[in-house]
Amino acid sequence: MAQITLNNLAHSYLPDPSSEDDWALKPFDHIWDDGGAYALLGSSGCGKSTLLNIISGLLQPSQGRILFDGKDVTHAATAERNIAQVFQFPVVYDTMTVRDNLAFPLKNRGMRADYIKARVDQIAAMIGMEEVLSRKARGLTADAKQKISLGRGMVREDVNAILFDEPLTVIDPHMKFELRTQLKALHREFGHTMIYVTHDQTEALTFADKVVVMSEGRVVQMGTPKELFERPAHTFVGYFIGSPGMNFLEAKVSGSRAVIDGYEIPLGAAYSNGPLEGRVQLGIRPEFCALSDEGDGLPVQIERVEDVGRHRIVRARAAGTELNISVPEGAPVPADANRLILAPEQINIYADNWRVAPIGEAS
Ligand SMILES: Nc1ncnc2c1ncn2[C@@H]1O[C@H](COP(=O)(O)OP(=O)(O)OP(=O)(O)O)[C@@H](O)[C@H]1O
Repeated sequence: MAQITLNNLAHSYLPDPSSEDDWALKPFDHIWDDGGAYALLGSSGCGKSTLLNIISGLLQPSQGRILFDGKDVTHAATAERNIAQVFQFPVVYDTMTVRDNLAFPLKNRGMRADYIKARVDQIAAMIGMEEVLSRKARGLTADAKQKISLGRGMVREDVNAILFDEPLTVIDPHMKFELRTQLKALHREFGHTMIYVTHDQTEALTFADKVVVMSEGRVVQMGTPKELFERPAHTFVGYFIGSPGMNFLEAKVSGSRAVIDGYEIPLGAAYSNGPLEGRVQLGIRPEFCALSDEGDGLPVQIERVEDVGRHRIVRARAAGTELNISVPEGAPVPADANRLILAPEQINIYADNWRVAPIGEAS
């Protein structure tokens, strides 16, 4: 296992990049700690696979360096990097048995037969395939084949890191949860550095200790699931994490008060001595908005109420903006609610899309 350091790394698929948009991956620095479980999360085209391919050595970056435990591997071939990779679609040898598929990376490295047997048995138990070890891979379902790919990715103990590129795409929805849980358990047991690429927030938030959120070729935040939920560093993280995502309202902010459409909103912290500059928005998650039929909150019109199982989502409009309010199971939605109450401690403030830290916040 290794610590992976990305140093001023950037990539463009164009020979002569000129504008910012020409870069699939904009310059950034980053450290993946040895033994960490990371997810790389972002929508399609944000640069996740580009970054993963640079780490694995399938792609040479246009600029910057990549270090494994301090050693520069920027120009090292994939094989020299000692990395295991699991792709979106199963890569298995149909004519081999499940056991031989799982054993393949170990045999390749000349491991002893008794070690191989014990290790394959251990991995097979983790992925629930002990019963089919002597079957040929041909004829197995796509699910089962992908489980073999996952198992093979994890069979070697001596890899620097394991990279997963949307590994659950072909897995049946009901199996996804189980496999995610198994991956997490495998991480806890073996302690490999794992990087898991996905566009699915549930996968990212359940698998990873730290999630790296990317948008348009840029890393916009790296944090624990809790940090991403409570303090999104960028409006994109606010929208992207959560279901539905964070609400944003145009505001003027000065000190510890915001003004939206002429209405004063108390904030849980002070932001500046004078008014904040740029495009200022107040961000609040649907879970921290409440409706009232009295008082002096922001005027709101309810447009519809949707039942989403354990709670309801009220779709509403305030200050000319559509927003969502989450109402917990059993709580009433007042029939003539016309005020929106925002929990002051849960408000985040953004200037030109980036979160503004309140005065005195520990970084
Ligand atoms: N081989 C290539 N040649 C030119 N442009 C590419 C190439 N591969 C990716 N790109 C572009 O680079 C950008 C980042 O793509 P990348 O595949 O890294 O994103 P992604 O987040 O992995 O997306 P997805 O989830 O759809 O795989 C996109 O604009 C894409 O069109």
